[in-house]
Amino acid sequence: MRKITNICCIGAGYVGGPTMAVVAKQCPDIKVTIVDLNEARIAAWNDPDVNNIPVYEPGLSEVVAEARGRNLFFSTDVDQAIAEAEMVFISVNTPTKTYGSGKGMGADLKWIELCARQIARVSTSDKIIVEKSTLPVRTAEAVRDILHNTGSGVKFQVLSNPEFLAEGTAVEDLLSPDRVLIGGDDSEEGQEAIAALVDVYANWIPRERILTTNVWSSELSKLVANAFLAQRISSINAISELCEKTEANINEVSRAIGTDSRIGPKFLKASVGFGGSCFQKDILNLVYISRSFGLQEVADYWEQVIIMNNHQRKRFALNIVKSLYNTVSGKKIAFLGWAFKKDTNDTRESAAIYVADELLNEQAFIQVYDPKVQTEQIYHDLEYLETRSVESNRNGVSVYQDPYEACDGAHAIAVLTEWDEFKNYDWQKIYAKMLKPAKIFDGRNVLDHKALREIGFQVNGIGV
Ligand SMILES: NC(=O)C1=CN([C@@H]2O[C@H](COP(=O)(O)OP(=O)(O)OC[C@H]3O[C@@H](n4cnc5c(N)ncnc54)[C@H](O)[C@@H]3O)[C@@H](O)[C@H]2O)C=CC1
Ligand SMILES: O=C(O)[C@H]1O[C@H](OP(=O)(O)OP(=O)(O)OC[C@H]2O[C@@H](n3ccc(=O)[nH]c3=O)[C@H](O)[C@@H]2O)[C@H](O)[C@@H](O)[C@@H]1O
Repeated sequence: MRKITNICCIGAGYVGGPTMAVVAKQCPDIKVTIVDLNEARIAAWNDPDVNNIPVYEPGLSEVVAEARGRNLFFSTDVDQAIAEAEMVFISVNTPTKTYGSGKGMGADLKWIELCARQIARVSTSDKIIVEKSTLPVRTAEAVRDILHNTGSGVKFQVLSNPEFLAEGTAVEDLLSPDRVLIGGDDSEEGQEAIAALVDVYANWIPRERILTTNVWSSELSKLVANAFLAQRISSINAISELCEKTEANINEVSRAIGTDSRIGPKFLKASVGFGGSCFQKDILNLVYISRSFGLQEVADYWEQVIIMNNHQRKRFALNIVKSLYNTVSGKKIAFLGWAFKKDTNDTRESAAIYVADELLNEQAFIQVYDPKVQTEQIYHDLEYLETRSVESNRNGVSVYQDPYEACDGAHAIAVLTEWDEFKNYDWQKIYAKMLKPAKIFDGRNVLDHKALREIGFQVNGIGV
């Protein structure tokens, strides 16, 4: 069996960067080169100050510091890295399509296809191609079709190896995953390719946690895993609304049902709605694929997870308006948190963006503080929605580097991300500087509501 000594990864994003940094750390004998077209991103990964790498993840800068320059390299020379590698991971973005057929639903595989064509063009030796990006079931077929028709005589094996890391815990998840999933062909060559990839992971992951399947099961399992996780959040969020009408408490309900070992305690935290680059995209993909096979009931079933999430975000925003006497026009609302979850600087699909959009429609002024998100990112997120002019977004939103300043003079505070530091603020000091009655809308149920009420705050949580 072929022992892999040279790996290339196309895409230096939130998945390619951390994943390959951990491979390099755990496999010092393998040269790992991560390539990207985005020069600024590669320059940031190569920044001599390792704290400036473009992805914030606890523990990641230490991993990069250990392996970078030893057997981990970041480069914009995509052709050369592909040509030299025995195994090429494709870890490029696969966003929801924004045009043409499948608009707003299906995955845009433009970048995947470009990668396949580039690999086909520059390869002069046989290679194993690994789909690391999340892809619709049967995408490997298209990749194969391009690679098998180059006429160059070079042989390719295509594997599916979806990534299950969660942002904020990426390094931990990569070092000790619940499982690694590898899908490949039944043929002898396919099985050899699977074995070569298993061998890479086996450097640090127990073999029994490395699952192998056919390519299609692997591709589909990734979408299904995300759909199941998101479905749990929408389920608990649906019940949170019912709790608010019945005086049941969602935290107590979560605990009560989560202790049933068949249900389990994880992913039962009610919130302002899930965000992140993948849950919505992957479920939309599942819905689109189901519909394209004429499976209406299957499609409708999963689509409801998204509908519920949109509803949760919207009702959080409208609840703020309602509580502020049906108008937030000209009122200051402080946002604590903009990232889609704690311990990441990623804001893609963050609930904060949609809540802000809704409140800006109501002519509120929003004062944002997030410990890791950059100011321009916040404006960019709002501009991406194209709801109003760039100028109106900038007039309506101010970004602060200090949480106390963000809350100064506010009518209300909305907690959009569950950053731990929020729990330890001097809430008495914040209260003193707010307009009264001072209101808090805790979209993550992270604050001590009893203590806040004792200070004088009017507190609204989710489902409590
Ligand atoms: N973000 C996450 O936590 C997870 C993401 N995924 C999946 O992994 C894939 C990548 O996601 P992210 O890393 O978050 O995306 P990202 O957008 O952070 O990174 C993708 C990178 O690929 C680069 N790229 C695109 N086309 C290229 C080309 N032809 N040549 C060289 N570079 C190219 C882009 O410039 C970008 O830097 C997606 O399919 C996503 O669904 C899977 C698990 C977790
Ligand atoms: O494919 C992906 O991109 C990844 O998507 C999720 O990871 P991620 O989106 O990074 O983070 P999660 O921890 O899953 O959180 C997603 C969203 O759900 C919210 N959430 C999570 C859990 C919960 O109980 N309640 C809740 O509202 C979070 O705040 C966040 O907005 C999955 O957990 C990963 O396994 C998967 O690899």
